[in-house]
Amino acid sequence: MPAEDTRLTDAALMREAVALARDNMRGGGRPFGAVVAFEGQVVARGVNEILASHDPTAHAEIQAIRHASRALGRPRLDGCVVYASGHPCPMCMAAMHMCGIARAFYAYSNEDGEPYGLSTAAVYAQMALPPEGQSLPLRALRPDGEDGLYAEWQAAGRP
Ligand SMILES: Nc1nc2[nH]cnc2c(=O)[nH]1
Repeated sequence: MPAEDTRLTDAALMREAVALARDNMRGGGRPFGAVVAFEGQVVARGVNEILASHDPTAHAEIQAIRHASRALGRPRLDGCVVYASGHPCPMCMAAMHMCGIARAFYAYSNEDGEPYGLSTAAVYAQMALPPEGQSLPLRALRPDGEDGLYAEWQAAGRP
């Protein structure tokens, strides 16, 4: 007999992300939840913890990525899929790109969030501008005599 396929569907995994968001909200947190899955199995879950942890980076997706990375014992999540209750912000999208997430889904759009102050469209708009046009100026500033940090890292053969 062929082995039973125990993979959860995209819809089921997203339902879990939204349930996490709702539980977090009802417990006093912000209404965001996320699930990281691999081949239809939950690797880790996360909820927005910015209020409880005083950590502005503790978005649901970042928390789920952190927990997934710890659960797998490695900093890369190649092939994993993220199910996010809300449209991920640029920080979370960057984190997903950088750790190898293959695909991501969201349930509530930035348009859905806009009337409630839960949209990150304004941050996307800033990120789309050239650095010199952004409201947060980013400029190179290398101390005199500073050189070779990266070459030293490479020479040390560090991962
Ligand atoms: N998708 C998403 N959007 C947010 N905007 C503010 N916090 C969050 C979060 O945790 N997830």
